[in-house]
Amino acid sequence: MSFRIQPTPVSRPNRCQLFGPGSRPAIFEKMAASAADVINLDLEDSVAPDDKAAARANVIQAIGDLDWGTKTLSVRINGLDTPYWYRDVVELLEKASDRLDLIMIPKVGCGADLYAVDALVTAVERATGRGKRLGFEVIIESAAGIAHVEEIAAASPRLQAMSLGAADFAASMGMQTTGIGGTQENYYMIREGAKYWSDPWHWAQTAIVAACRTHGVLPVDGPFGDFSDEEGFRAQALRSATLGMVGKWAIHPKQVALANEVFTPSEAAVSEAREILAAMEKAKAEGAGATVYKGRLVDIASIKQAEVIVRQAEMIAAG
Ligand SMILES: CCC(=O)SCCNC(=O)CCNC(=O)[C@H](O)C(C)(C)COP(=O)(O)OP(=O)(O)OC[C@H]1O[C@@H](n2cnc3c(N)ncnc32)[C@H](O)[C@@H]1OP(=O)(O)O
Ligand SMILES: O=CC(=O)O
Ligand SMILES: [Mg+2]
Repeated sequence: MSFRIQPTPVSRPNRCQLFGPGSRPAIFEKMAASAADVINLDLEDSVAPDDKAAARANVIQAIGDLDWGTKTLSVRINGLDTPYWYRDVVELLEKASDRLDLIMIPKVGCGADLYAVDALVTAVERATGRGKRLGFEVIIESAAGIAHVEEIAAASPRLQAMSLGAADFAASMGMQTTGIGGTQENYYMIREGAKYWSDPWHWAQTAIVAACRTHGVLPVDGPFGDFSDEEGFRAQALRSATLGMVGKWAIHPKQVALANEVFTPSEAAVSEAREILAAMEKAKAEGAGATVYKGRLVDIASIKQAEVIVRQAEMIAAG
């Protein structure tokens, strides 16, 4: 129990975040024309070291030149353990148009990482008189990141979203896999000779969701590497949505529709949620706090559960 009211995250659709390398400007228009809610132009791990400066210039130009519609526009900067990140921040803020909504900070390991970036961003915003306040998103993708996840979620009022980065996370944790998300062949239980696969990402996801929900941040599932495996992507995304995440990355355009489908509450789910709300209204009018809906208990907690689905659907419909 707590007397504190759980904070509400920013209200905007975040079902799919489409990534593309900043060193590949030929795909920027395709990204802008996609059905993704969020675009992540990447300066980090999809860009080779020799291309960092050119990628930064491409991204800065494209932010101002292309029509990004109503999408949330984000740039993934380089990590704080590199020589590139401060110039990413300073040049983006000094040269990119106000169309830029967020920067994504990779490989955060503690709350002080956000404090440092916030200090630099605040200084450049003040120096330049930049009109729009920049938001942040972060990737939890290291042992330190998951160990300090709650401190990170609370570290900056600019923070809007937090993703799990399965590839770097696996590497940092020393996991014996080269797979990026999804079922891992060797992670199974055995009973009477039959294998039952477990989910090695589950505990990191739930830690992220809990930290995010405590501090009013959107929890997001990161990349699924095998873009030819649609069923694998869908299964991973459905697990994430069930755990409370609001969206998932797409690292190929094929994955955008899949993410949008999974993270948009179905018509059946929305009408059931509305029916539960109606059943509870009726129960309330009759002086009851609990009633029966389709043979199962619903009570005041069910109102909150149903409202999660209805609000998500309404927010997506409002765009
Ligand atoms: C894993 C850890 C991480 O950090 S993930 C985040 C960082 N990684 C990235 O940003 C990688 C993003 N993805 C890509 O670079 C590409 O999709 C990769 C995976 C290299 C595949 O590219 P390619 O061989 O061109 O794919 P394809 O021939 O199947 O493309 C079909 C059409 O789609 C286009 N396309 C490709 N990628 C994107 C994208 N990210 N956004 C928008 N459009 C994309 C291609 O240009 C191609 O278009 P067209 O049919 O020729 O008109
Ligand atoms: O940055 C993403 C990851 O999976 O690593
Ligand atoms: Mg990564």
